[in-house]
Parts: sequence; C-alpha cells; structure tokens
Amino acid sequence: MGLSNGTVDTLMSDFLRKSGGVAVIDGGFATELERHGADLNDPLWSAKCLLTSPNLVRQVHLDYLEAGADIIITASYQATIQGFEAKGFTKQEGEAMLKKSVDIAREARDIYNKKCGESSRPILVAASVGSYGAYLADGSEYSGDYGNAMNLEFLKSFHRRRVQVLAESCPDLIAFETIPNKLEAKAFAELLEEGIKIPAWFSFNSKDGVNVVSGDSLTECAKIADSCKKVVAVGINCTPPRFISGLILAIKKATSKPILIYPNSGETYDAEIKQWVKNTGVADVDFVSYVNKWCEIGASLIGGCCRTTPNTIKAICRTLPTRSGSMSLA
Ligand SMILES: C[S+](C)CC[C@H](N)C(=O)O
Ligand SMILES: N[C@@H](CCS)C(=O)O
Ligand SMILES: [Zn+2]
Repeated sequence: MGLSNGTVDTLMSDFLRKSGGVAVIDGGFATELERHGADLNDPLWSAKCLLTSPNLVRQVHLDYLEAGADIIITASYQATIQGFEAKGFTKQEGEAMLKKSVDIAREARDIYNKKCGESSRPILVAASVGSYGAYLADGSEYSGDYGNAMNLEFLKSFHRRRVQVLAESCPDLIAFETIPNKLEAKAFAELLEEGIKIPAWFSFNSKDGVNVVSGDSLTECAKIADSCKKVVAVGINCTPPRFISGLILAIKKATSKPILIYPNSGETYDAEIKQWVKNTGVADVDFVSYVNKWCEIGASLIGGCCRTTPNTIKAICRTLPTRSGSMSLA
C-alpha cells in the first residue's frame, strides 16, 4: 500500500508517523544494477536499463523492499527526453520511458505488498529527477559547474516536460536528487509551482561537508526548498558519510521540514571511465555506526546512495530502534 489519502501537506508527516518516526530509503540503485552485471557505460547510465533490462530494474526495487526500504526511488535519475532523443527515440517514446520507470517501481511495490499480505507496511514510490549535470553524463553533478552562460530559464525548460510526465505517472513523490547548485534548486522550485500536484523532496550533494558541490551555500539552497510549499523533505545524498552530521546541522538552521539523508559509500566517481575508485569508501558496518547519531541530530529519512547495497539497508533497519524486531531481515 502507498498512502492514497495523503495530500501534499500531510503526506510526509502521515508517512513518518506510520513508519515509527524514521523511514528507510533504498540504497544505491544504479550501482546495484551494475552488481547484477548491467553495463552502465552509456550517456543514459542507469536509465539504459529501462530499455534493455526492465526485469532487472524491477528486481532491484524488490531487493530493496525485501531489505526493508520504505521508499524506493525510480530508475529515472538520468532519464531525460533529450537523452532518449539523442539515442534516436521520439519525444513520445522518451515520455513513455519516463512513465515506465514509475510503472516498474509501482509494480514492484504491488508484488511485494501481495507477498506480505496483512503484514505489509506503507511504501512510497519516489520518481527520481537527476540534475542537468547528470544528463551531461560527465560527472557534472559533482561540480555543479554549468558554465557562465547557464541561466534559470534554460534549466526550467530543460526539466519541465520531464517533471510533468513523471508527475502524471502517479508516483507518491518526486525526488529531486544530487542537486549540485542553487540555480537548479530554484529551477525545480519554480517548476513545482507550475501546477505540479505531487509533493517533492530536494536532496543536495556536498564534497566539503559545508557547501553544496558547486560551492553555493547549503543554507541558501535549503532555504529555497523551505520556501516551496510542495517540498516535503530536504536533505543530502551521494555524499561521504563523514560529512553528514555537519550538513544535517546546517540544514536544520534553514528549515523545519523533515531531513533526509542517503550518503554514498565515500568512494570517488571517475566519470571518464564511469567507475567508482575504491580507495576512500567505508564498510557497511562503519556507515551504519553513524545512523543513530544522524537520527538523534534530526534526520528522519535514512538510506544509501551510490555503492551502498541491500545489505546496507538491512543493516540500517537492524540498527534503528524504531525498526528492530519489527520485521524479519534474514
Ligand atoms: C551520480 S553519478 C555516479 C551518475 C553518473 C554520471 N552522471 C555519468 O553519466 O557518468
Ligand atoms: N537514485 C540514483 C542516485 C544517483 S546519485 C541511484 O541510486 O542510482
Ligand atoms: Zn549517488
């Protein structure tokens, strides 16, 4: 079940209450596809699997639900109409692919709920919207540098139809994620005000533990999210775990909306070879050692981003007092 009666205003508070105060987001999606053998060396990155392996996409969603995730994020992070057009698809086919990303996640939820029967829990499907930098496919979401010629209208027009199509596909939420700069946060906030009926979260990334990756002030970015009525949670993703506590404290000063956190493993991404460099990562046990501290200081949605796995999510569920013993996590 989702939360079919929820409105934009109450969706997140109802959901968090029903989840015992802290909800669990899934883990790295694209990197889990890769662990299952998918080759993501492609401008569409994980969205390539919507074309080539929809069954694997569904299976990864199911694996995260089995691991204990309360929120699953769709495969649309790097799915854009422009990206599909560059591959020779029509605009309509690109739009159909966006819808398919939501349909597959909803199917996974239905399958899982059916299996759980009466012991099912509320589960949300969050439609991912990655940044313009993700579409560029050169790791720009870790620099947030779009050049001096970039402007608000360009970003709004780049994302507009994509956001509309995803919203019309009936996810519970839109997850604007790995937002690297203030201009793009503003573009997303303004697009939401153009009649989008689905609530959203804004999730930024940082590489210094203070600012967002472009160097823009996290406080200013979080304030943009705070001012937008459609935004129901604000936080950080795809950022090393060691930076998270400080970032939560900074966000808390800018908003009283729920705070979400889904760090990566701490490894570094090499966009040229499209691979993670395995030198600075933390093991699941270290990642999870931070989780209760993050909750104590104010986070209420916790999961993992790139290079975390269903095992990370199982470990998060085991460590949360609100979850321990509430489900079997074999
Ligand atoms: C969050 S990054 C690892 C996503 C992939 C990147 N946009 C690329 O295409 O290389
Ligand atoms: N939801 C995306 C985020 C990439 S930073 C993924 O997990 O692949
Ligand atoms: Zn990530």
